[in-house]
Amino acid sequence: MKIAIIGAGNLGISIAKGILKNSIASSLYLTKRHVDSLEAFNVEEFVVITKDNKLAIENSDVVIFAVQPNHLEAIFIENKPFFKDKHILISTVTGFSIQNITEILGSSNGVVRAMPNTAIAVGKSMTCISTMDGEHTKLKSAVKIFSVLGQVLVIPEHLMQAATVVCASGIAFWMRMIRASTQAAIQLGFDAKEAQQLAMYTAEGAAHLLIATGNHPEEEIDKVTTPKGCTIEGLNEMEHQGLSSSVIKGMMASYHKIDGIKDMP
Ligand SMILES: NC(=O)C1=CN([C@@H]2O[C@H](COP(=O)(O)OP(=O)(O)OC[C@H]3O[C@@H](n4cnc5c(N)ncnc54)[C@H](OP(=O)(O)O)[C@@H]3O)[C@@H](O)[C@H]2O)C=CC1
Ligand SMILES: O=C(O)[C@@H]1CCC=N1
Repeated sequence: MKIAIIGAGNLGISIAKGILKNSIASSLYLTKRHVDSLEAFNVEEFVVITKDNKLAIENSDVVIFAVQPNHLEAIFIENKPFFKDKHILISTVTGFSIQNITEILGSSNGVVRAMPNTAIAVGKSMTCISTMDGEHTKLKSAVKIFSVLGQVLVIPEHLMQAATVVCASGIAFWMRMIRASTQAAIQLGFDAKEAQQLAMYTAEGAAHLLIATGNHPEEEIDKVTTPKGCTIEGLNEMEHQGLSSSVIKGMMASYHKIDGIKDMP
């Protein structure tokens, strides 16, 4: 598969790492304006680092756009003549609907929206994918690619804004939970490295329990909360302090921020 990533920044590099780790590209073009930061990728012959988006698009079948929202329109306008029917154009750009893209390009060009997260670098992304009705072939190809790099859920496009918060921003939210748990573990006597190890693997265990059993979180919580024990004491104090409420409110704030993100300077 010939793949280009237009905008090899934080997300673009994460996607590139996942692609390289899983050997799914016969050629991989990585573009950005300041390419010095991509030097570490200059080791494989089939990886091309360039400022030239046209070159990358013309030599690829799958083109993944991972630029900031305020850069996408100009890049589309500049490269519109080089988009051909063969191309699977995949936008990971937040707040840019397929309708917005259609208005810029004059047609949707079969564009697929994908919302991965940075865990794609280690093949553990939860990626949501949408397309316009009727674009089944390109959708299938996108699903195939992202399925190698983690879990995929095809969703109607109106849910893409929510998916951005839950899955893409979600990585940062879970990191903060793990950090908080680490800080508590340090206060309770572990050194920083051990504290993080305990927090990370306990979080991994919790997620795996749900994945493996299909159980509801409360079912698993009931198995941990010994009556009059320390777990329910801790959980109730967390809720008195607003744990669930603050997570939900934070995610709603994140969701509403996306409303105007496309037009931000
Ligand atoms: N970060 C994340 O976890 C996620 C991000 N997203 C979305 O992905 C997009 C990228 O986010 P993120 O990676 O965080 O942003 P970054 O700023 O880290 O990456 C964007 C990259 O685009 C490059 N760029 C800018 N202009 C051009 C151009 N004309 N041609 C080629 N490359 C260009 C920039 O490099 P240079 O300045 O050198 O050109 C930069 O490295 C955003 O739309 C974001 O909403 C979606 C899901 C998760
Ligand atoms: O913070 C952001 O705007 C982007 C989109 C989701 C993750 N990062």
